[in-house]
Amino acid sequence: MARGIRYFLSVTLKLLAVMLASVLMIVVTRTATFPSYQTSPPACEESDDDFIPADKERLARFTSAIQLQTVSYERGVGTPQELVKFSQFIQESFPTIHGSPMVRRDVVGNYSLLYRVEGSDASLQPYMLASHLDVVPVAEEAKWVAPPFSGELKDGYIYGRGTIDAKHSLMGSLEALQFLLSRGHQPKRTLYLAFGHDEETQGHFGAKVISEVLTQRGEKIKFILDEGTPVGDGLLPGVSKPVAFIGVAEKGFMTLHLEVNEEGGHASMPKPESAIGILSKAISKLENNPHPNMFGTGVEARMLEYVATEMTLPYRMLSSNLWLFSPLVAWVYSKKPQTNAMARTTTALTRFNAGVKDNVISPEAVAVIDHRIHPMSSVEEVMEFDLKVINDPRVNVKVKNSRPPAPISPYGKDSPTYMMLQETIQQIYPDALVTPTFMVATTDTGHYWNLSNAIYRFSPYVMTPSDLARLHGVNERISVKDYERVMNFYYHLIVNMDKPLETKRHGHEDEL
Ligand SMILES: CCCCCCCC/C=C\CCCCCCCC(=O)N[C@@H](CCSC)C(=O)O
Ligand SMILES: [Zn+2]
Ligand SMILES: [Zn+2]
Repeated sequence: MARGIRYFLSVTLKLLAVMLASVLMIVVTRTATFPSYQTSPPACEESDDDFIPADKERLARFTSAIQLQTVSYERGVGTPQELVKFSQFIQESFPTIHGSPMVRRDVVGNYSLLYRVEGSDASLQPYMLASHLDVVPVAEEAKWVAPPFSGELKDGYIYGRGTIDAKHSLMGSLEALQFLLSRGHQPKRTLYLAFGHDEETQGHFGAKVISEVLTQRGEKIKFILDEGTPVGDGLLPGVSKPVAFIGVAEKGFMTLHLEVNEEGGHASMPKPESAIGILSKAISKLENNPHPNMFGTGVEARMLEYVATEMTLPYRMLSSNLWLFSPLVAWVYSKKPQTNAMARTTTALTRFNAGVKDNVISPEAVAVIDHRIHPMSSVEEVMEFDLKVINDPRVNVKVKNSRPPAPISPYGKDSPTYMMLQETIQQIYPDALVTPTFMVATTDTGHYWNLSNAIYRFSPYVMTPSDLARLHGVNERISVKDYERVMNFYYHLIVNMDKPLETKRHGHEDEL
């Protein structure tokens, strides 16, 4: 009997050893032979004549754009007078665009701007560059090193609200268009510029109406590029080169209104539970029960695979073997807010209101939860999860607003528009790696899904980990060098969009 057990144990151990060796061999082989998704940058054809310098006039125009305080506060509550001024300023600053017979300008939804630049070949589907005119309000003004609406130049940086969200792309694309038109260039492919005026409050009166206008015109758009993820410097662990992140999708959102109504009364005779207490418990449950970690099920995994061959060894091994290490990477991602946001649906408590007086038991408590929904989840799934976690019928849960996660746009070598974008990025950042990702924030593109199936989000400036807090935060800024890159990126993009998408690149058929 003992012999039998010994035999069984030894066979089991041998089997385990063989299995371990096999797994190890697969890991090593995949690490060594994982395919590279990177392509070499296109040959540089650039001359001095083919470059938009960030000269005095262009910088002055950008500064003036920053000085206009086009703040969006709440849905439907913005700064109409500033928007009108911004619109007039754009008209005066880009006379070549506004005087061109090729350009049609429409004011949409009172303040948003839609430009159509007529291409010479009507058989080609138009494309669209999008951005927005509005900015978020300023908080903690005293902490700014330059006034937030000054556009002040300091140590090579332009400071101000909107410098990276997103007046850089609005002004940069206009500068590029003006540069091209002033040289007598007529695009082959019709180009739209779409600038919403309330992106920061979900674009209901701007981008939504732009989308309706284009739908009424029967437009189908070849590809759309909006503000988005930047070129990261040190954002991705294990990669020393800069990484250009192309947002091929974006998270959805759901804003929840939580309310508890209980009897109020004199603070000297409290019941065991108050409206405030009941709501606090519900919120505490939500914070303590995060939505499931979904890392590895979507674009975030491809993001790592696309740069795997360029990573230092331990990261390379993990990224080229996500079939095995996904749970480990998922756990690591959950440790930092910016990576956690890529791994799961997030839960942010953004408002909590209750109480009227120190000695009055509040009959009401309300809170707002801002969920950002992982691309592999859904509005319904998130709601079901929350209700299960709260598990308290006294908490009234209402959806204020929601948008499902965006459809995933085509990416990789089989997508001519993605590859065109990648090559344009490489013309500006020849040393950068390029990888798909999804945006954890939302953009106006949420209103454009019916217009195109190739929607990308990218902003051609460099961002370091310490810059992340500048977005919607204190000391938002862009370097002069990066603003110059922004203008030249759009310039190259407009030029590249006139080259045949299919034959020049990867031999794919591209109908229009
Ligand atoms: C390992 C991590 C790599 C990921 C790299 C990406 C780093 C992300 C850095 C920057 C993202 C830039 C996003 C800018 C666009 C912001 C858009 C915005 O503000 N949207 C608002 C819209 C309001 S309506 C709800 C938002 O709140 O989402
Ligand atoms: Zn923005
Ligand atoms: Zn923003």
